[in-house]
Amino acid sequence: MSKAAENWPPEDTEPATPHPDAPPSGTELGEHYSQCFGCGDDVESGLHIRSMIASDMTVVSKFTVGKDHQGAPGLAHGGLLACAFDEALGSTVGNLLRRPAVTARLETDFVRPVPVGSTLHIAAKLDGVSRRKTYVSAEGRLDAEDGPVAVRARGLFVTVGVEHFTKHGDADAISQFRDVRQAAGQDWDINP
Ligand SMILES: CCCCCCCC(=O)SCCNC(=O)CCNC(=O)[C@H](O)C(C)(C)COP(=O)(O)OP(=O)(O)OC[C@H]1O[C@@H](n2cnc3c(N)ncnc32)[C@H](O)[C@@H]1OP(=O)(O)O
Repeated sequence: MSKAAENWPPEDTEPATPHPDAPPSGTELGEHYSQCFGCGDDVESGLHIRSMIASDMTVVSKFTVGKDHQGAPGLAHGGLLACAFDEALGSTVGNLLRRPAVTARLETDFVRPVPVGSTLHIAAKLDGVSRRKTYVSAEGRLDAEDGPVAVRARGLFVTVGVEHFTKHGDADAISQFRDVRQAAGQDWDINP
């Protein structure tokens, strides 16, 4: 455990309570939005992260580092790894609590280099809730669920109303997103 992990969550929290309609363990989550840099299939150089519900408090994600994700030759860019963890943590909050939330704070510890071609196995868990704030943390292991830890991250996600996205984002794209999701019988307002 890193020193940075000592005061986490940084305030008194209540245990997170998974939403009654949260997907059950073993559910593959797929993309949440086709244009999402983290998980969208339509973003050629995106991260194409895939996540699965592991328990009512944890989500596991896989990210394979490609040539478009490099910093130094043959190694993943650190900021891009932070992006992967933002996605994995956000997916954990959104899918288990089923309410819209955005990243307010994201911390990353880079423990060992992550080569191109390797797969990070990211295990994320809900750590606690305080009013609109949800604390969540994750470890990413190299090439296997029990591989060496390469990256640790923790984040604060703040619950927002869906107007956060309609007001600040692309309202037309959100309408289209809503229509596609509703046609498929899926919620659209968890995390557009
Ligand atoms: C399935 C989907 C996966 C998606 C994964 C990707 C997720 C993302 O990347 S989201 C995009 C990146 N994030 C953003 O764009 C968010 C931009 N920021 C904002 O919109 C606002 O600052 C927002 C909504 C976070 C907070 O604003 P606001 O709603 O006015 O709430 P505010 O009162 O300031 O803060 C709420 C609480 O959070 C705390 N807080 C807010 N920001 C921070 C911060 N950076 N550090 C610590 N605490 C913070 C506040 O102190 C406050 O605490 P308390 O309740 O104890 O008073």
